[in-house]
Amino acid sequence: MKQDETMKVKRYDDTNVNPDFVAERKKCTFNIELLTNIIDGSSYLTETRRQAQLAVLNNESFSNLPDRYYASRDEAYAQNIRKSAAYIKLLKEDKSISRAESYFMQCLIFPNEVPPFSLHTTMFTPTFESMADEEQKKLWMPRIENYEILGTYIQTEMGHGTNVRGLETTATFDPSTDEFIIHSPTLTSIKWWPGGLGKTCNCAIVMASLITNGRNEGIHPFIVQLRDFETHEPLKGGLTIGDIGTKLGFHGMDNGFVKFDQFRIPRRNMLMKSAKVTRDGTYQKEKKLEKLKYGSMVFVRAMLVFNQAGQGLAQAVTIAARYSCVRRQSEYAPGQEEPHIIEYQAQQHILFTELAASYIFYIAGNKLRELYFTMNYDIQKGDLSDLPELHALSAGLKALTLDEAVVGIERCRLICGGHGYSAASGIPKIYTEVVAACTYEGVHPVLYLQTARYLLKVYQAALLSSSASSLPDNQSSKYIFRHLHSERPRFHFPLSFVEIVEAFERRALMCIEKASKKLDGLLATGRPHHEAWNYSACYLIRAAKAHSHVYLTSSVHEQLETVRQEDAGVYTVLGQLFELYALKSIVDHAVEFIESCGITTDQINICIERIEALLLNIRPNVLPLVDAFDFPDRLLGSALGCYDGNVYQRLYEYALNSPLNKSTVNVAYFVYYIAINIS
Ligand SMILES: CCCCCCCCCCCCCCCCCCCCCC(=O)SCCNC(=O)CCNC(=O)[C@H](O)C(C)(C)COP(=O)(O)OP(=O)(O)OC[C@H]1O[C@@H](n2cnc3c(N)ncnc32)[C@H](O)[C@@H]1OP(=O)(O)O
Ligand SMILES: Cc1cc2nc3c(=O)[nH]c(=O)nc-3n(C[C@H](O)[C@H](O)[C@H](O)COP(=O)(O)OP(=O)(O)OC[C@H]3O[C@@H](n4cnc5c(N)ncnc54)[C@H](O)[C@@H]3O)c2cc1C
Repeated sequence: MKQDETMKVKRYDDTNVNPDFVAERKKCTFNIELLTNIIDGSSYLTETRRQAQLAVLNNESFSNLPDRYYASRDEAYAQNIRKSAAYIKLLKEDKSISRAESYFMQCLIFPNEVPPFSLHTTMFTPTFESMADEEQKKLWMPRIENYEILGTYIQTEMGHGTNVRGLETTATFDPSTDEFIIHSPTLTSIKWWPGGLGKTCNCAIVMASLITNGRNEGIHPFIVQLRDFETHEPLKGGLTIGDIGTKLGFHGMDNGFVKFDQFRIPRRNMLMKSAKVTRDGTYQKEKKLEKLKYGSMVFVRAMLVFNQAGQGLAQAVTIAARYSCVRRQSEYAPGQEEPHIIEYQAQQHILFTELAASYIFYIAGNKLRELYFTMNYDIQKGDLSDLPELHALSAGLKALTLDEAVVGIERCRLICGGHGYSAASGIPKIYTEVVAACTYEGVHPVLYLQTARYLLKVYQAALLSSSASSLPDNQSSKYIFRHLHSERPRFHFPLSFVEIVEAFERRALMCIEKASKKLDGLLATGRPHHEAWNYSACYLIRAAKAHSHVYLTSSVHEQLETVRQEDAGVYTVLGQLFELYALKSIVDHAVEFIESCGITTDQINICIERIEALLLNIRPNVLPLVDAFDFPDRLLGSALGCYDGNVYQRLYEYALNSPLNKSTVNVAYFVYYIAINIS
C-alpha cells in the first residue's frame, strides 16, 4: 500500500481519558504489543493492519454518515454502496494494496457489516478461479479483477439450503444453439438469500443440476450474467430479480432472489475445470476433482473462526470490560463509595471466561487460516488428499466457535445492564452480524455431522492399525491413533497444560468410541444405515464438538510453548486465559471428563476452585488484555466501549442525535393522538 505522508488522524485519542482507565492501565503486568502481535498472527501483520486502518480513518469517503444505528435500510444500503465505490476505486488505483491490507481496510470501512460486494471476493472469485479452466480464466478474470464484473454466489433456494444435491434449478444443454437453459421449475426452486444479488451484482456463479442428453449429471457451477453492464437493468430473456426484504440484521446488504424462466447462457459458461459438456452434448468429468466445487465453502468456514467468532466475541468483550471499569453500582461495603461493577465476582466470571474464549478463538482461528492456505496450495494443484481433513476441521470449528461466540456476545450484552440493550452499546449490531454466520455456510448440526463422518472413518482406520505413523503429521486427528492403543495416564490436579490437552483428547476419543458403538449397535438391529445414522446424531455431534475442542486447546497450547521462550509476562497472562477456558469447558462437560479421564467429582471441584483463583489473577490485567485487541473506536461503534472510557457523555450525545429529537412535538402524536383523543 502506498504510504500517505499527510495522515493526520491518530488511531486512538489519548487526551481526556477517564481517570479510572488511567489507573486500570497502570496495573498492566505484561507487554501489550507482544500480545497484539500474537492476536494478529505476527508483528508484520500488526503493522500492516495499523497502516491499513489509518488509511481508512484518514479518508473521508469512508466515514459513516448518517449514524449507522439510526440509518433506515435504504440509507444503510446507499451508505454501503457509497463506501464500496470509494474502496473499489482505491483498490483499482493502488495495485500495491495486498490481500491482507485490503482485508483490514474492509473490516474498518464496514464495521461489523458484510458489504454488498463481499460475495465477489469471498465466494464468487475463489469459486471461479478454482472451477474454471485456463481458457475461461483468460477470458473472464481481467474483468473480474477489475470489478467490471461484480459477482455473487447463488446456491441456496427457497426450498433447499442444506441439501445441495436436492437443489431444483436446472441447466439443460440445448445442442441446437450450443447453450444451457437455466430454469426454476417451481416456487421452491427460486434462488433465495445470496448476498448482493438483490440490487448490486451484475454476474453470479449459479449452482444448478446439469442435464444433457436427457441425463441429470448433478450439481455444477455456471457463470451467469444477470444485469446489463451499462444500464444495470436485469437482462431480458427470463430473469426476475429482487431483494428478499428486512432480516434480523444485514440491513445494508441486499440479500436477493432470482427466478430463472428458461434463461439462456452459452455452453462455455459452465465452469469446466473438473467436468465439461462438449459441443455435441457429451458429459465428461474428472472424478478426482469432483469435490473441488465445495472449495469456497471450506474457505469461508475456515476464515469465519478468526473473523467472526474470534473478532466478534473479542469486540463484545472489549465493550463489556471497558464499561465494567467505568460503571459503578450497588453498595458493596456499608457507607463506602459504590464499586465498579468489574469488582463483583459474578461479573468477573462471565466477563473473564468470555475474554478467555475470545483469545482461544482468535489464536486457533489464525492457525486454521494458515493451515487452510498451506493445504489449499496442494489442493488447487490437484492433490486433494488433505481436503477431507480440512473440510472436517473447518466445519466443526466454524460450528463450535460460532455457537460459543454468539452465547458469549449475548452474555456480554447482559452484563452491561440496560445500556447493553441500547444500539449505542454496539453489542446488538455485533450479535446480529455474528449470529448470521451460524446459518450461512451451513447450519451447525449438519456441519458437526460432517465432522463426525470423518472422525468415524479415522477411528475405523485406527482400530485396524497399531501406530499413528500412517497419518500425516499435520492431521488433527492423530491423537485417536496415539491414545487408542495406550494406557490412560493418571491426571494430577491442578492439571498442567500438557495434561489439559491430553484430557481433551481422551474425552474426544471416548465420545468418538461411543458414537461408533451407538451406530454399530443400531446397525446390528437391522436398521438401514441412514436410520442408524440419524438415531446416533446426538452421539455423533458430541464427538464432533469434543474433537473441535481438541483443536482449540492443542493449537493454543502450541502457541504457548512458543511464547514461553519469548516473554514470561505474556506467557503468564496467556496461560491464565488458556487455563480458564479449558477448566470452564471441563466443568461444563464434567460428566464426559469424569468418564473418559478417570477423574473424580472432588477433582472437578478443584477445577472450580482454580477458576476462582484465575479470576483474581486476571483482574489487574483486564483492561490491558482488551486493549491488546487494538480495536479502533470506529470499529467497535460503542458508547460503552470507547478507549477513553467517557461513557456517559457519549450515551447522552447518542440520544440527542436521535431522529425523534429533531422536533419537540412529534407530528404523529399531534396528528393521531391529540386529534382523536383530546380535541
Ligand atoms: C490476516 C490476514 C488476512 C488474510 C486474508 C483472508 C481474508 C478472508 C476473510 C473472509 C471473511 C469471511 C467473511 C464472510 C462473508 C460471507 C458472507 C456470506 C456468505 C454466505 C454464503 C453461503 O451461505 S453459500 C451457501 C452455503 N451452503 C451451505 O453451506 C450448505 C451446507 N450443505 C453442505 O455443505 C452439503 O450439502 C452437505 C451438508 C455436506 C451434504 O452434501 P452431500 O449430501 O452431497 O454430502 P455427503 O454427506 O453425502 O458427503 C459427500 C462427500 O463429500 C464430502 N464433502 C461434503 N462437503 C464437503 C466440503 N465442503 N469439502 C470437502 N468435502 C466435502 C463429504 O465428506 C463426503 O465425503 P466422503 O464420501 O468421502 O465421506
Ligand atoms: C445472512 C445470510 C446470508 C446468506 N448468504 C447466502 C449466499 O450468499 N449464497 C447462498 O447461496 N446462500 C446464502 N445463504 C443461505 C444459507 O447458506 C442457508 O440458509 C443455509 O445453508 C441453511 O439452509 P436453509 O436455510 O435451507 O436451512 P435448512 O436446510 O432448511 O435447515 C433448517 C434446519 O433444519 C435442520 N436440518 C436440516 N437438514 C438437516 C440434516 N441433514 N441433519 C440434521 N438437521 C438438519 C437444522 O436444524 C437446520 O437449522 C445465506 C443465509 C443467511 C442467513
